[in-house]
Amino acid sequence: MSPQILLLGPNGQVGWELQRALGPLGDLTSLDRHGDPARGWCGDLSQPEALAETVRALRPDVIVNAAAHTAVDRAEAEPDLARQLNATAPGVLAREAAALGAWLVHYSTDYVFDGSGDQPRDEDAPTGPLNTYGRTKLEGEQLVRGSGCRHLLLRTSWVYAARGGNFAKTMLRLAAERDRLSVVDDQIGAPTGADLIADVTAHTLRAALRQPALAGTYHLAAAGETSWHGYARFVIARARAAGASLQVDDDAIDPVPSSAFPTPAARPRNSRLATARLQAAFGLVLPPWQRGVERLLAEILPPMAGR
Ligand SMILES: NC(=O)C1=CN([C@@H]2O[C@H](COP(=O)(O)OP(=O)(O)OC[C@H]3O[C@@H](n4cnc5c(N)ncnc54)[C@H](OP(=O)(O)O)[C@@H]3O)[C@@H](O)[C@H]2O)C=CC1
Ligand SMILES: Cc1cn([C@H]2C[C@H](O)[C@@H](COP(=O)(O)OP(=O)(O)O[C@H]3O[C@@H](C)C(=O)[C@@H](O)[C@H]3O)O2)c(=O)[nH]c1=O
Repeated sequence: MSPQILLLGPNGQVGWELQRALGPLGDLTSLDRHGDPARGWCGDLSQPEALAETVRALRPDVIVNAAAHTAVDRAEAEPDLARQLNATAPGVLAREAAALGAWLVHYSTDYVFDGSGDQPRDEDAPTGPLNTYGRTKLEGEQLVRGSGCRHLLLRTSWVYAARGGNFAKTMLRLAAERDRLSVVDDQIGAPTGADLIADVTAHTLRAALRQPALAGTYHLAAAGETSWHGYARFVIARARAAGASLQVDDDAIDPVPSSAFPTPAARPRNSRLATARLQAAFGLVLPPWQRGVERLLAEILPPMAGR
């Protein structure tokens, strides 16, 4: 029998791609924050007990949680909401999954680490979040693991997608409005496409449903590394080459240290995630980050005349 899958956060970057990728795996019910009032179903992570009742009513075999508080700077000003969405709600979903014997697929972040060093971190490396978002995401991880539910906890980084807000789209917007940009060059990580995350989620979930010993925490990021500055340069150079009308060219993006770009939330310098465990356990090859970003640009830039 095909599994019943409940997807939360279906309109976010990752959630949108999951609607596509999870389709062939089972019978998919997607609930956004408005839920389905006619059926009395709640999809709002700020109402964890109503969410729990919905899970008990639907009795899914798999819960996939793509909803979260992802506004990193805003989380500093609204820590209670961030904690409710990133920790309390995943904890409740995990508790309900454990009671049903269901799987929980949940996402976490490179921001659970303190950013020290210059080597990729594996799944067992010590955590040490620098900001509220990272602290609440880490608490969510701990609640998921502590619940005893069968889970796939996928830590990823620097997510972008054609749909939704992200750094690449911000750079394109700013490059059209200004003639110079300053971008930090001392935070290093790997931009990772929501489409890749969704496809890998479907693959790992399918394997884990057949082989429950695969449950656990995995790092899922595109291969290679860059700084936010390198990422911005790449996006703007490729966009210009594709005919986008931008004021800034890639030489007008000044590399600056984090100290020259103060933000309410501190960010880790080293966001590199070691992905060997995921690749080995599931027989996957994670492509270089540039490939997905090129695809994003092909999708979002207006076609050039004659192309
Ligand atoms: N974005 C990134 O760079 C990274 C993200 N991650 C993690 O990956 C996962 C997916 O992130 P991503 O797709 O980028 O996130 P998005 O910000 O694109 O989407 C988050 C989703 O959460 C939903 N949401 C917000 N508040 C609530 C609420 N109260 N109830 C229900 N839904 C709510 C939003 O709904 P609405 O559309 O209605 O606003 C949105 O659909 C998250 O766990 C995130 O922490 C990990 C590393 C990097
Ligand atoms: C807009 C802008 C940002 N920056 C810097 C600020 C920051 O250090 C870095 C990234 O900025 P953003 O605020 O766009 O990205 P940020 O919200 O920090 O992205 C993070 O989101 C959460 C959800 C995650 O889990 C992380 O993996 C990561 O993707 O770039 C510049 O240097 N110049 C600029 O013009």
